[in-house]
Amino acid sequence: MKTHLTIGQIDYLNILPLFLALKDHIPPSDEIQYVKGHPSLMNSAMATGDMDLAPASAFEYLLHAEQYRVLPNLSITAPQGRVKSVFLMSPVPLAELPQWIKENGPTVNLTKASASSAALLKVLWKFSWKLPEAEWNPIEPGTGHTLGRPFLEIGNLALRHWIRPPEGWHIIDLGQEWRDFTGLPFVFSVWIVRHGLSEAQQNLLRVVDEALEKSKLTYNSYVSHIAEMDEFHSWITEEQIEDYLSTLDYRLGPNEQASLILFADYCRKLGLIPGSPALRWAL
Ligand SMILES: C=C(O[C@@H]1C=C(C(=O)O)C=C[C@H]1O)C(=O)O
Repeated sequence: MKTHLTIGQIDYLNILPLFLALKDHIPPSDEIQYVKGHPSLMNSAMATGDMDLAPASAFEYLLHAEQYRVLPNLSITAPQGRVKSVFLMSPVPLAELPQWIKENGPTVNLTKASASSAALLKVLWKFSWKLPEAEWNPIEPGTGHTLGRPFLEIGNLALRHWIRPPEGWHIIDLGQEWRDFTGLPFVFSVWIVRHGLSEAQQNLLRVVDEALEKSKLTYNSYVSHIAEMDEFHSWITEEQIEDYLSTLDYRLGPNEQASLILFADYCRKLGLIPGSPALRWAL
């Protein structure tokens, strides 16, 4: 019977301050371990049961809901629409894509790091933009701009494009597009918990959840520390970090839940998930 809790940490700026605050409350120990990676790695480790808790892709919850529960008050959401780190990068403006596809073929490259944003792009493509059928092609993160075709990028790699827009590419913010389409904030990530934790793990989960609630109140105080980190100081300023984090929200209130359920319904219509699951809470 497992007595420790393995927590996944998406290694993107979008959640870093919350993890810095969390680790100040609960440093790594024999009981609590942290494992870093991109969202798809979280999703697969959660699906195989190697991980117990992670801010994974919201889509992963919708796909395998029977295996999971959700922490009730946490997400990664773009409340005002724009997210600044989830983009369809296109060689032409959206309005010219149908003609471009006719001339250049239907392949659209998708970063393998994503599940939610890949599904979101498919939903917008069909139901909002009503574009001709695409061929979705998974590629390594950070390679899309070398291939000359429309591509999805997420996380820090996409954020770099927002800070320094690459020449010859049009940036289509998928958080904004979902907001324009539905009037709701898109939920990229929810904190999913493996269903069937041992009693010892369930007790640890309560401690982690309390620490996360406290962390939500103080995460802003980590901005200057982040700006000085090796990983960031060469390409993003403290003001830009502050600005980026102010576009994100970690709540999972009624609007966010409504958005998630609506998204599930579109995913179901596209055949990406077998049915629309309920939100079942971990605590
Ligand atoms: C907001 C973002 O959302 C991320 C996108 C995810 C996905 O597409 O599956 C999962 C988790 C989020 O960290 C981002 O990439 O910056």
